[in-house]
Amino acid sequence: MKIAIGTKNRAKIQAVKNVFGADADIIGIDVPSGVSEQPFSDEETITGAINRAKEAIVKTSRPIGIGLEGGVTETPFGLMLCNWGAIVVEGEQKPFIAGGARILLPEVISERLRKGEELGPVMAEFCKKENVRSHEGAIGIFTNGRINRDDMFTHVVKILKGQLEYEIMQKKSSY
Ligand SMILES: O=P(O)(O)OP(=O)(O)OP(=O)(O)OC[C@H]1O[C@@H](n2cnc3c(O)ncnc32)[C@H](O)[C@@H]1O
Ligand SMILES: [Mg+2]
Repeated sequence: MKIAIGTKNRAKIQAVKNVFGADADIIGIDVPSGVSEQPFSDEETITGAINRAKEAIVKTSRPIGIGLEGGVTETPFGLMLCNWGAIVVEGEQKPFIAGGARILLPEVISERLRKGEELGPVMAEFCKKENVRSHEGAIGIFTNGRINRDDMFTHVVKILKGQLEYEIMQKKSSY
């Protein structure tokens, strides 16, 4: 199975390897998400994930594309971290999508994002550590390392793979 992921981010690539690693040849390629650098709603984040998956197929000519996108979304409780994934199979219209675990961000972080800053650099400064986004991520920092960014995306990719398998089984049983 030849898979292309629309990113070079280590945590995202690791998540796909954790789920598809045994039976797939996986490459990561930088593609435009077609949405803001910092998506600010579920809808925008999902669109980014789908765009990345489609673009990964176009750029590599591989039959399966995966897009993983991080964003935030405003709720009555405060600003929440949200993460979405999409898997696209070449020639099929409808992507499968799956959402990741969500937590509220601390107000000090949320205020800066509402003013237009991006979570990646804000987290790096907050933690005095470079590239948090490619390692534990905000989710890892604020859950004391119990769920890191690759764990969270691994769960998302499992849900994507499971839906794809389910569809394949349904198609087989309808012959
Ligand atoms: O190279 P790409 O695939 O773009 O990976 P990225 O780390 O930039 O991730 P996203 O574009 O999906 O995320 C949108 C923004 O939110 C940041 N971000 C999202 N989740 C994060 C997390 O858990 N920790 C730190 N930054 C995060 C990220 O750095 C971007 O600024
Ligand atoms: Mg990005």
